[in-house]
Amino acid sequence: MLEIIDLNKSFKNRKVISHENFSVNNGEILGLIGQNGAGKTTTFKMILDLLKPDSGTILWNKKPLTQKEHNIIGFLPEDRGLYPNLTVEQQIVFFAELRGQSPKVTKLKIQRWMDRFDVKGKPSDKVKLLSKGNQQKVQLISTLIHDPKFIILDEPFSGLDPVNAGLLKKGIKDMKDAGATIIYSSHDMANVEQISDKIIMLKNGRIVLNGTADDIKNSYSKNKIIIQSALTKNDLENINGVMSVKKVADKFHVEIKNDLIGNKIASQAISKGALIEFIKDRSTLEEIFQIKTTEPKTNE
Ligand SMILES: Nc1ncnc2c1ncn2[C@@H]1O[C@H](COP(=O)(O)OP(=O)(O)OP(=O)(O)O)[C@@H](O)[C@H]1O
Repeated sequence: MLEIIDLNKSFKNRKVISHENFSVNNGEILGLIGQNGAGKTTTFKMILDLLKPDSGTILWNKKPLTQKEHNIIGFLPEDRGLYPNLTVEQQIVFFAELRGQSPKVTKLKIQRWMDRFDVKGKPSDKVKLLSKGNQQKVQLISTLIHDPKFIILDEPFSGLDPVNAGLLKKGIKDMKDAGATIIYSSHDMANVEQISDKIIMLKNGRIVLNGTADDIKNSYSKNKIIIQSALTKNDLENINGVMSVKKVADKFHVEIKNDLIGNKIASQAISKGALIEFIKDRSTLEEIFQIKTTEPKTNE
């Protein structure tokens, strides 16, 4: 389990991480979102001990993560750094060895991993001959081939086409199923929503959203329901708290004052004998991200 407790970081008196608190359970996937400059990479670097926090605590299974334990980590940096003149095999062997896996073991695994991510190329090809997306997949393999228990991926989807993004999503889920704890950042809300157990949004170094996609979307419901029931337009309009009713096909789109009115409508429909469909029209994660991004800045 990863625990981030009251982390703070400034660069030259400019605060870039403020009172950051979150945790990720073993076997969970956490998606970190936030605009450019929100503090995602800085958070990763502090977890990896590449940057020292000004204050706060980072615990892995209740203990500080020391350099000695860094072999359990697989880290894909945002700035991809491959050696263009090495072959795919030399590259992967090199990175795996840095994490304590012997070349012999790595070599036995390479082809399987290349097939898994559908890398177009051979282990003997020089990295510079591969396309950008395939180079990215080689870097990903270099990050994962030692079977890390704790995986940090900084924008792993950037530069991947939808088919390869799908392979990566499957890869991430497989690693979770094998028990790994995974944190990654992304600007692609659809990907984030599909694979994250928890989502955190950073804004100017502060956490402004924290929860499952469902929790977050429920807390931003649009005060609108779509209902198909025994209630007539007139019935709905007469319920206190209903702002407007519009008929669309055989359903009503009802604007309500707040969530509680939705419950009231549902129970009236049930007492009238038929509630065929009841949908809360929720904001998408993308919409919530936009709302949060444009909200005025809060002070310390
Ligand atoms: N070494 C540094 N020195 C000074 N400022 C820095 C340094 N590293 C990061 N920053 C600043 O800290 C803030 C957070 O940057 P960070 O790279 O963590 O953002 P991010 O959320 O990862 O952004 P992106 O989505 O663009 O990768 C930014 O304002 C950035 O300019």
